[in-house]
Amino acid sequence: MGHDGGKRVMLVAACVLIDAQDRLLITQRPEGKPLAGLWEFPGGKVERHETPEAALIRELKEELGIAVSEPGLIPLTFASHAYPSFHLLMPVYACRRWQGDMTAHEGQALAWVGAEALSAYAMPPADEPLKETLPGLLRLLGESDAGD
Ligand SMILES: Nc1nc2c([nH]c(=O)n2[C@H]2C[C@H](O)[C@@H](COP(=O)(O)OP(=O)(O)OP(=O)(O)O)O2)c(=O)[nH]1
Repeated sequence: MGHDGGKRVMLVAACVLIDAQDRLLITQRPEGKPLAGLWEFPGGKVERHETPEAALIRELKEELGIAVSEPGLIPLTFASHAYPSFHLLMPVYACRRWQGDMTAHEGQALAWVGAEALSAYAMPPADEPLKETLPGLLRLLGESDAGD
């Protein structure tokens, strides 16, 4: 508990990996973890003295065996959600470039889905607002990419 009686803020970095067909990667949380079976964006907890970008680079390597570079991580949006025992603050990055073959290192299921199709997947409560906002945000990102 903080001095104001509020919840601990947990910082988690997540990434929307986007393929050449503009599909997004979601991964299914393995059995045994909290929120098991729900589909989420790859990422994980930011450790003490770690930047969100470094945490994401580390997690993407551990979970999926891919290498992403810091300049390839584009800040996109964030989630902020009160779970019963902590408050989740989750910066969400977009990334179109990575190296290495994508492999589910933790036995998690992977799915590539269009942004509009996210609503068909059961995701953690913190991700619910993203189902609404990501299609438009990714369209804007695509338009700005086309201009450079
Ligand atoms: N990666 C990720 N985590 C999410 C999303 N939505 C959401 O509520 N979360 C929550 C679930 C967990 O409480 C937390 C991430 O913690 P985690 O347990 O997956 O992270 P980790 O790999 O660092 O954990 P650990 O098993 O090493 O302790 O954030 C999401 O879209 N992606």
